[in-house]
Amino acid sequence: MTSSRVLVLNSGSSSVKYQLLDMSDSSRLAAGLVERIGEETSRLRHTPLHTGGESREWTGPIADHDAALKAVSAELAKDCLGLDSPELAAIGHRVVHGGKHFTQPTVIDDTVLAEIERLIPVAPLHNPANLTGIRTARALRPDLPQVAVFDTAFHTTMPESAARYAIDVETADRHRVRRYGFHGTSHAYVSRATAGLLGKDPSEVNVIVLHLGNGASASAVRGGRCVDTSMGLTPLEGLVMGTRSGDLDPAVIFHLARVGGMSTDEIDTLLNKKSGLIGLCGDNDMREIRRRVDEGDEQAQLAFDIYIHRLKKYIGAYYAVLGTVDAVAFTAGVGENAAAVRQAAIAGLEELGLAVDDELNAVRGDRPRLISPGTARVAVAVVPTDEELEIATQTYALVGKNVKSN
Ligand SMILES: Nc1ncnc2c1ncn2[C@@H]1O[C@H](COP(=O)(O)OP(=O)(O)O)[C@@H](O)[C@H]1O
Ligand SMILES: CC(=O)OP(=O)(O)O
Ligand SMILES: [Mg+2]
Repeated sequence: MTSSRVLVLNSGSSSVKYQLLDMSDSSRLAAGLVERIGEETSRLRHTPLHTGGESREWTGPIADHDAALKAVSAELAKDCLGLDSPELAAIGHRVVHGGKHFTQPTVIDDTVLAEIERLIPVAPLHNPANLTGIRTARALRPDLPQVAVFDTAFHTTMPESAARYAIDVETADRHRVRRYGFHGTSHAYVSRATAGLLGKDPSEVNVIVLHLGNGASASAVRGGRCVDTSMGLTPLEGLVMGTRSGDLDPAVIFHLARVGGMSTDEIDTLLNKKSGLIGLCGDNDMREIRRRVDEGDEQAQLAFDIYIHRLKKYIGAYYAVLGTVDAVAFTAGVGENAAAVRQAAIAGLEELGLAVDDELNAVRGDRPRLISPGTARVAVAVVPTDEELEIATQTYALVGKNVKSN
């Protein structure tokens, strides 16, 4: 029996996304999502892709990530793809914060688990969910290798000049305060795919990647290596996001504490969960914001303008960091789907060799594609990300050699 299947788990704060892939041909056998974990109306959607079957949906209370994973396991079993399958070679986990230590995908043992746990204070929304996913998967299949693929790993190549904050070095080192960056699996995949779209090797191109999902981050990638990224110690820094503020004057925090009488936890919740687009206009879904903008809603328009202003600043900053740029790549939910965001972010940057062709920008699809006019000096591209495929590839590369001939 050849074991070539990898289950990928991407556990978020209130959701689990998963995919089962067959790495002999990188095909997808099943994919799904559990949302609103911990609420009365949790929702599971499962799609059996190997048979081309219909998606199945289920709504009801799913108390925690442990219960979510057990529900996923039951759905997979209905398609004869259960976790007990001898064809399963490994389980790959997205782990958001790996600190400075983890620069590569890593087989999880107790020491690795303890280190991921130690990093909870700097990824409070993400690492606890990742840990539960790992523990439940281990309990279900203790014999299988479980691999952690870290969001931070791709960014460990950042030079100290980009990774350090300008604060007292001793204090920073004592508390491991530095810029780590996140969404690295996506930035790695998309920068490589962008080079492919240009018919070049990643080592030959400089790319600015704009990962615009619910969380959002930009990166500057020189010759396949990250040299700067917009998220920092935690996934709060940088771009305006769905519910996170991104950059602000750190003194805003002292002000809210001293003058506003808010506690540290209240300010944390404000900046991580009640800010960004939702704080500015009450909606965090870009589709809804565009609909309101089209109806002339001024609050939605201002939220959109602030989002674009910040994005444009990062494009300019990373252009300067890189010196020469071959491509700007848009990815993730907003980057792949919101033509209006792409158009507005690039508008007015003609002097930098950047432009968007409106007709190309309006084309929809799930393949990497150029949206800049043929005459443009710098390519502008839409490059769908595939974090799950990248996690599966890295997981299988690490464990596959040991299991291919079981
Ligand atoms: N057709 C669309 N037009 C505009 N925005 C979209 C569209 N589809 C999805 N989005 C945006 O993508 C976001 C989710 O992106 P995604 O990359 O899936 O995020 P995450 O992985 O962080 O949950 C949604 O909040 C929504 O704003
Ligand atoms: C790190 C991060 O922000 O992840 P997500 O976009 O999945 O919330
Ligand atoms: Mg995402």
